[in-house]
Amino acid sequence: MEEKVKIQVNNFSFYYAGADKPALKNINLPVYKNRVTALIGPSGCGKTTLLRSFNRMHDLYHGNRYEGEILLDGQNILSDDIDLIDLRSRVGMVFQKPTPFPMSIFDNVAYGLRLRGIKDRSELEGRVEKALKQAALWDEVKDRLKDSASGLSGGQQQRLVIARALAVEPEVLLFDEPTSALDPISTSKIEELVVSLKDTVTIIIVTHNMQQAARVSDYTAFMYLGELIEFDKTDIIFTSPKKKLTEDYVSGRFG
Ligand SMILES: Nc1ncnc2c1ncn2[C@@H]1O[C@H](COP(=O)(O)OP(=O)(O)OP(=O)(O)O)[C@@H](O)[C@H]1O
Repeated sequence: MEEKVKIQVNNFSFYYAGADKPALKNINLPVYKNRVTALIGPSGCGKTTLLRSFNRMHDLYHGNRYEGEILLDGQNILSDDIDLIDLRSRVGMVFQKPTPFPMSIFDNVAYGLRLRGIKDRSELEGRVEKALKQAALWDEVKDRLKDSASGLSGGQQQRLVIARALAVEPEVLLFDEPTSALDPISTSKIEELVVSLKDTVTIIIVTHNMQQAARVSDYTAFMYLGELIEFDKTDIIFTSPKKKLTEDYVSGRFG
């Protein structure tokens, strides 16, 4: 089947403020629509830096610099006239540690909706329920929506954060090692969730865990020292990569 490109990265380089060398060098990468793309590579290779470029999180700090282009549905998100609030509602992010806000379960999920001016109670309730169902958390919390989110387990908190991200109906979701703080059962729930969500959103996931990349992703990008070494279908990257460096990494010969 012909894949549709959701994001196209062209000749992209990134410099942290004050650094003379780029953290990312001339990256070229397609991200396919309604697919899961994994970013893998040894510590410090630039996975998180690339992930945070997709919704311009680096703009939160002064002096960081982008070069090249990142096209989202053909529009360059690095241009000066991009509305960052709008970009971040189209491209949501889930971090390594669950980050529920200190408020109720309901209010956590409704947070972004209220920020966007939705006040109508029944609309809020409908959208909160839908997002919690999408995040496979509804059955566990439907009778305690008014309880504080801090009473949930780590795995539930991570699904709550995913529900919060989904509530504003993003087109792309970025996951930065979403299971590294979770136990194996919570991890497999999040993995199942990631796979099920790709019907609705395009997903990019950074993971240190190669089995996880192999389980959840359709495409894999292997990075090393700020460069993209190889990008292909996940089964090819893991079974018959074209570059020796990729093969050494996926077979655990360095790391
Ligand atoms: N805020 C920062 N300022 C300056 N340099 C940074 C900053 N954050 C990261 N770097 C550098 O950019 C490079 C890429 O880091 P990045 O965190 O993207 O790697 P990573 O592949 O995600 O690593 P890990 O798997 O350990 O999280 C590293 O050399 C790192 O030291």
